[in-house]
Amino acid sequence: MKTPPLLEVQNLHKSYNNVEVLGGVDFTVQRGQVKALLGPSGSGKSTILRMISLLEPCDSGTILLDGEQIGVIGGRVDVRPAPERILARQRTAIGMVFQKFNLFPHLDATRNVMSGLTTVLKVPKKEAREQALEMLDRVGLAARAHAYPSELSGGQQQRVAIARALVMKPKLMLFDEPTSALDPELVREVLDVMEKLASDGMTMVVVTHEMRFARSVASEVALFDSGQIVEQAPPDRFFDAPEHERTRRFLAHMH
Ligand SMILES: Nc1ncnc2c1ncn2[C@@H]1O[C@H](COP(=O)(O)OP(=O)(O)OP(=O)(O)O)[C@@H](O)[C@H]1O
Repeated sequence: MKTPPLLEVQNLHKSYNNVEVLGGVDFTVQRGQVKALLGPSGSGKSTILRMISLLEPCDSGTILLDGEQIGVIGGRVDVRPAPERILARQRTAIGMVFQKFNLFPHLDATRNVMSGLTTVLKVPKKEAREQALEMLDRVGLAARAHAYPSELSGGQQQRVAIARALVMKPKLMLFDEPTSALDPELVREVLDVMEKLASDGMTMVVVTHEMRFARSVASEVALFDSGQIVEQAPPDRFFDAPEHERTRRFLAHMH
């Protein structure tokens, strides 16, 4: 039997106050692939990540993770929003990293990373601590395990946020402009961690303005505009031979 793509987004729609923000979005991400989403501000990139991570429901459409429809219960005829208990289980399979790191200011790095393990997955404290330390090591922060967010640079805080998502052992990682809030000299350390994750085989969807990262790390790049995907292609084709005029205009502004 053919294995399904890890993520399949089909015909996703979302409006806020009768204004359409997503107008029928389709894309798939194969296991181990990195999809970079580019697009102008307000085009719906964050919204699509919020729908996939089940932080907010979509109006219509289907999201399949590893072949399982998520966010709803029931079949094609009787589809209802999944109860919070099921959503919580489904959400743990999807890690999300935001532009602002959203760490708990009163917890040190280790306890920030442990928090989901102990509260959502009910992992015993000692074991959660061990796993958290392992993850902090993986993002190069073993030496700062007891530092509080206010004692860490933006790049370090974002790496703690990545460790906090990774420790839940997600099948899929979503990144929403993870380096946009950072001083330029701190961008590289976060991109390096993401690049390593990608080469370790993590499946990722990354909203980014980092063209070099998209070109060198993404398996496929998609341009979003006005709530729709205009063009998606492997990076060489996307950057060097885009098919659509809209993509050419977007890229011209980025250089
Ligand atoms: N909760 C909300 N209520 C009302 N409108 C919203 C809400 N969230 C997003 N929008 C609107 O939806 C549109 C798409 O927003 P979204 O944040 O997804 O865009 P984006 O491409 O991620 O932009 P940016 O790069 O600026 O983050 C915008 O016009 C925004 O104002």
